[in-house]
Amino acid sequence: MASVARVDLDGNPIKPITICMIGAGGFIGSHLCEKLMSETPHKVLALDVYNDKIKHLLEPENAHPWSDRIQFHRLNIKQDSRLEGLIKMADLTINLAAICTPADYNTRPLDTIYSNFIDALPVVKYCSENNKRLIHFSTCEVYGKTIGSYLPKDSPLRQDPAYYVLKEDESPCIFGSIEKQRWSYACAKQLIERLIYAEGAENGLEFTIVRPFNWIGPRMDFIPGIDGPSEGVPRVLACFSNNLLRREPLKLVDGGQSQRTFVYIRDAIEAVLLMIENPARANGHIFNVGNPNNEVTVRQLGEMMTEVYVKVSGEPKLETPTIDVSSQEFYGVGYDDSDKRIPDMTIINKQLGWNPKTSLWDLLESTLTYQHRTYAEAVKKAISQASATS
Ligand SMILES: NC(=O)c1ccc[n+]([C@@H]2O[C@H](COP(=O)([O-])OP(=O)(O)OC[C@H]3O[C@@H](n4cnc5c(N)ncnc54)[C@H](O)[C@@H]3O)[C@@H](O)[C@H]2O)c1
Ligand SMILES: O=c1ccn([C@@H]2O[C@H](COP(=O)(O)OP(=O)(O)O[C@H]3OC[C@@H](O)[C@H](O)[C@H]3O)[C@@H](O)[C@H]2O)c(=O)[nH]1
Repeated sequence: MASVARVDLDGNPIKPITICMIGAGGFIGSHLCEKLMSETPHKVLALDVYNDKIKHLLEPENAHPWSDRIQFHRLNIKQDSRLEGLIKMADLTINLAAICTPADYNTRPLDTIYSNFIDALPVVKYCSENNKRLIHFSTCEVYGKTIGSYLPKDSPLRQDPAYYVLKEDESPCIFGSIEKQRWSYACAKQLIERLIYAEGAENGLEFTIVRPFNWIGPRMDFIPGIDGPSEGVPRVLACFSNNLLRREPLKLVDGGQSQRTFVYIRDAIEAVLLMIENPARANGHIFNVGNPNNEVTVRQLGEMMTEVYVKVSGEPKLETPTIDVSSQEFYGVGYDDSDKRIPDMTIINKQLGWNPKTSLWDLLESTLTYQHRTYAEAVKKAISQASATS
């Protein structure tokens, strides 16, 4: 813990607080817990059904200086009477819990809607009734598709930022038809955002809504068959990592033409810490958190990851590094896609002075170094065991 007095953006000393973090055992939660433990004096009540990704912070044998500042509570917020008590014990609640992998949106739409809307309702209610501040994790997917995607393919307006840059207070939310169940997630997230906003307007709830734009880095999702189900389909970073580790071609859904901006998890966590410690600047706001400078098509992402993996693993590139696959084959019926995601950074810049720092090349190098170090041996073993039994 830092010994120098820590001050907020307005020069006021930061008082230690207790944070009830729901979904603390996930990708973002694990990085946020790490940051809070190593750089701040705050306490964390960490709630999740799993704790594998934060085990290193919890194990008493590591004799961490923070061992009395983090407490894990294994619970499912769908049905646990301890939830309200834990929210009451804290000054701030951060809700990260959600089903948030696209492979689930069209194949498990009910679970997706329940997880992202119904299960979040009691959290909002308890915060509002007990006058507790809430930071809720939404998504960039609430913007859906860009206005530009509906223009004719050859329209010069498609190049005009007014038709694609996503602004918190201006851009519309454009989803596909109901049978495109991909949008079940975005729609549930949009409704919970509207509910939180209404709680703020009608009942004075102090809230901040975060819209992450493809945060990536170590510990994201799982490698199928190693630390997750063999048939599971994680988000793209883990899918491509899995292909690289197994020396299989990367699968480009519908040719990999969709565009994304990727931000390094460590940069994004800095933004969340600023929100936590500057409530007067963050309350009542919705923040895009992404890196507009790191835009690529999914095909380009695959090419970059292939190149970086050759460097960090020392293994040669495959003759056919990528293959195209249809979205129907990869995700099943009802899949649809966001075409392009460029976050407008005006609001977060003005309120919190935050800017992302890490280039896509740098973040891929550190992330793939981690993937190789963590998984290469286990994947090799799994492959040789499978070939011995076949
Ligand atoms: N990673 C990103 O780029 C990204 C992008 C947009 C939005 N988000 C949002 O940020 C949040 C966190 O995302 P993540 O990438 O860390 O995902 P994650 O899946 O790694 O983490 C979510 C965690 O919530 C837990 N959880 C889910 N349901 C629960 C329940 N009923 N009770 C208790 N715990 C439960 C899970 O076990 C998991 O550990 C989600 O709300 C997600 O929608 C993330
Ligand atoms: O193996 C793969 C996996 C994914 N993809 C493509 O890669 C792109 C990115 O896919 P991801 O799995 O990372 O998920 P998306 O960016 O579509 O959505 C994510 O964004 C915001 C969050 O709310 C969620 O974490 C998730 O919905 C999509 O176009 C997808 O079709 C591939 O081409 N091949």
